[in-house]
Amino acid sequence: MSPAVQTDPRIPVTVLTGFLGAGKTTLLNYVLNANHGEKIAVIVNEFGEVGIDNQLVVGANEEIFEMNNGCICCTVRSDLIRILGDLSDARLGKKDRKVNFDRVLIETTGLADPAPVAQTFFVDPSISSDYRLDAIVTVVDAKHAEQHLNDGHEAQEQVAFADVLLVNKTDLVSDTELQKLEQRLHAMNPAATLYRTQQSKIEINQILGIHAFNLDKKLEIEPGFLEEEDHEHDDEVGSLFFRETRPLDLDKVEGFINEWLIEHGTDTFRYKGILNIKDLEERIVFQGIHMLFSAYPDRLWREDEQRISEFVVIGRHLDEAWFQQQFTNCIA
Ligand SMILES: Nc1nc2c(ncn2[C@@H]2O[C@H](COP(=O)(O)OP(=O)(O)OP(=O)(O)O)[C@@H](O)[C@H]2O)c(=O)[nH]1
Repeated sequence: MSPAVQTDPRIPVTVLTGFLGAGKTTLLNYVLNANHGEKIAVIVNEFGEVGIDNQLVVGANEEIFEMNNGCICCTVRSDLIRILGDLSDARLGKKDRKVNFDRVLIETTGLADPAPVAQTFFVDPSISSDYRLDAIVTVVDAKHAEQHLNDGHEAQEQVAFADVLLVNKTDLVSDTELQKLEQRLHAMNPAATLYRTQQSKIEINQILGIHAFNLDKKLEIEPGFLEEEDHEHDDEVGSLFFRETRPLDLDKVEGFINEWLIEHGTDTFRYKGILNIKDLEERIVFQGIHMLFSAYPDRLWREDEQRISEFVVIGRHLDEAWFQQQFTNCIA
């Protein structure tokens, strides 16, 4: 882990998403009951419901905040900003009641598009100075995933945005079905780490404190996924992976990224990569969500590693030839 990551004083936030009934509340309860020694503030969003989830969430020591006025991804985003602001004020003792917590968990409704939630942590300065998005964790219902993925954009987007995919309810399907589903998920989002779970049981350190948005380590993308034979799913959402050993020209890369965001920003959900730029001793890491893009120099390239540029793009109707051409044009 890089020193910057270790010393980042901001409060880590985990966004829990997942298909309807996939096991999000089960996961939340499991996390709150687990023996991790942390105090967790929970923000629950239920679409148009009155606090049902609140009653299902156990853990008397936790602070639970509810947002029941609508979907977290649209009307309630300002509510989210307000709650996060109030929470950090209360943590600093600026409110009537002091609240102690080490991290925040946001459970979104099964219909929420996670992008606006994630973007909140980048766009709103008061939020991004106090909080850092640690990871988006998506719970997938192994039994109904095929149907959910075939039916709706939301389910596909939740997979596309995930840093961690929990394939839950594995007790309800055969091993063959599981493997087929995992292949499909992997083709849609090869950058996500995938775990099989029952009753959403998972090692806590595999979902909390994983720094998925820090890119402090080399991207763990398996290039082999491109060669996978099973392409029978014609999902709108898919992924592309690019790799280049020749150094790139910084100006050309900037031009490429500008074009990209103008031409394909709305269709690219998540992207992340590491670039080997000519005459730069540091790795350049970049990532983004739709149009929100950030790039910065990371650590120095080590003597013992190959300087290589690689990035993954996850999105809808991706034009592979266009990306490849643009990327190739960036070679110095
Ligand atoms: N068979 C089986 N059932 C499970 C598993 N995990 C959770 N469930 C059940 O699935 C149902 C839905 O779980 P929840 O945790 O409420 O799902 P959710 O994603 O919070 O649901 P919504 O908030 O309605 O979207 C509950 O009855 C759980 O007990 C599992 O691994 N296997």
